Amino acid sequence: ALYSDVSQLPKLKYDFVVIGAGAAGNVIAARLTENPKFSVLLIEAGISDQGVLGVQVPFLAPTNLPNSSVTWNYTTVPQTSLNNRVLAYSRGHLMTYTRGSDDEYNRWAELTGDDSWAWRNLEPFYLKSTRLVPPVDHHSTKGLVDPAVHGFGPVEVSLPGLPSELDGRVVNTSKASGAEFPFNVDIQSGNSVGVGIAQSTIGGGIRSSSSRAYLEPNLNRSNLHVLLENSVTRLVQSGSDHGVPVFKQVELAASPSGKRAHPTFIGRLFMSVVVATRTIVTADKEVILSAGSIGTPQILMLSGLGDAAELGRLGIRPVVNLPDVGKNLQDHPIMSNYWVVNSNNTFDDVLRNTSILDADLAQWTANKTGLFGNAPANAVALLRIPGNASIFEHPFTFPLIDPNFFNTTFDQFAMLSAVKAARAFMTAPPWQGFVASRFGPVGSAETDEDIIAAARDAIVTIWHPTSTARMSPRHASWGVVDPQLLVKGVSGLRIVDASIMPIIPAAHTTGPTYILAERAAEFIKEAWC
Ligand SMILES: Cc1cc2nc3c(=O)[nH]c(=O)nc-3n(C[C@H](O)[C@H](O)[C@H](O)COP(=O)(O)OP(=O)(O)OC[C@H]3O[C@@H](n4cnc5c(N)ncnc54)[C@H](O)[C@@H]3O)c2cc1C
Repeated sequence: ALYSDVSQLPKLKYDFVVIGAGAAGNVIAARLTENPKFSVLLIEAGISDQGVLGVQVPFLAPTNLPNSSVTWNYTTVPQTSLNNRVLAYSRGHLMTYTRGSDDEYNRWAELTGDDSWAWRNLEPFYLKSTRLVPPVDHHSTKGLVDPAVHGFGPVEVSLPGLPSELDGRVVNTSKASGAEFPFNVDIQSGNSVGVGIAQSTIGGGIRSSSSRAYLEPNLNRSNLHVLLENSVTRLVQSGSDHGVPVFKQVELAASPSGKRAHPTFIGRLFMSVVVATRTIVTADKEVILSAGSIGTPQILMLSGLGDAAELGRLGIRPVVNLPDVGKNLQDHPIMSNYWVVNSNNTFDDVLRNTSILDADLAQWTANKTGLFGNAPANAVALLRIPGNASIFEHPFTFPLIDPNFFNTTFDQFAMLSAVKAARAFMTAPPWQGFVASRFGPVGSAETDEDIIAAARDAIVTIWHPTSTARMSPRHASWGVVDPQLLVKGVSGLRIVDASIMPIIPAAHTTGPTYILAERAAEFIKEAWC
């Protein structure tokens, strides 16, 4: 059942309390409640996605950015290597699906000293999280995807349902190039290097989010309660076990003041009553922190779990010194390269003409087909809502976010290589006559120095933060969680989200998050069965 007011919750004690209904939290809540003996409370700061068109219609996803009721309006600290620009740092997720490569998971296993994180041992979990479905227009995808590497999970993955005139050119350029841009029929196989047609978490023309795939079908389970619009403010130490602090209580509030006005009838008097400052919920077995790579370390630090010296400076009493909490943020920067093309078959019309947009939306509403059933690929407008807009009344104090983009020689070399590769790809024969010229400040940069200078003004985040509570071997002095994802130095607390990745995979991060959450759900179940 869904609740948005803590006073409506039937109880305040559950077997498991899961914090954050994102990619990982929804997997954990769904998998744990498969066992009718386990009761689960899932707490989410955000609102319900029911009826939010920008969440359901794949093409409209960018309308959620950068500031809306379904995202957190975070920004980074000024990026010294990007001309001190402050980048919008939204959180939420869209739909490009990639798993990452076998090498990267094998490095996780090496770094943590636990072979169960190796690619070959994760196969049951990636097969369990997603399944391949036909594109919404049911065109033949033969030779563009390998069904054999796909699984049987609840998240639907498909190829574009409205092939564009670019697709053939991309495939032909790749196939003709040989080793430079190798054609890879399916990058989900473990070998993720190469060029292929994108796969998206879209099924039947509707975005297949973790909420739609894992949560919605299970909301009628009597052992699953979901509390929305309530933020966890900290974890509360509930005791100690042989000197190890136990964290099985969670403090939450609906607003920064911790108070919420309820219109109430008392006799014949209608009045507004301010109730409960902050509420505590308790986990009998475990608290599972799935608040993501920004939220998770923030909650840990507010609970006294972090770098003791830093916590002291912030006026927080340290409980356990875990210097790695909130450090080591890894993310993927993105820089767009633009070309002028000899074609009118672009998104320009639909983005400019409301009657074409209305017709596309009507088509999507009627049968979920057409442009809107696809992930948008072209233009995104990033606009800033005034700082005093009502939407900003909710957030609690924001953490400082520093991805430190473009600050090493390697980062600059990698971006330079990517730009050169994109340019080489786009000068191949299939693009001749179609591409008229490069476009924009990045497009007109010629020398390495010019490209690097242009990049300082063009790089933004692709929103893949990871590793802020990274996993390490059980007895290692670095890291925040062990390979079973239990928080070091405390009891009763696990972290399951993108923050535990020891290194960021070269992939869109939701796929890897599903894999690690499926893996975690299994060992949590094993621990308590
Ligand atoms: C704009 C955008 C586009 C993206 N596009 C893609 C893409 O195309 N493909 C891809 O693979 N990945 C994409 N990602 C990345 C993807 O969203 C993340 O990798 C993935 O969601 C990580 O899962 P998670 O469970 O770690 O965290 P999240 O999914 O972020 O879940 C954390 C949840 O915890 C909640 N929360 C946080 N703090 C609190 C608190 N104090 N109290 C209660 N609840 C709290 C949050 O509201 C959120 O719902 C995108 C991300 C963004 C922001």
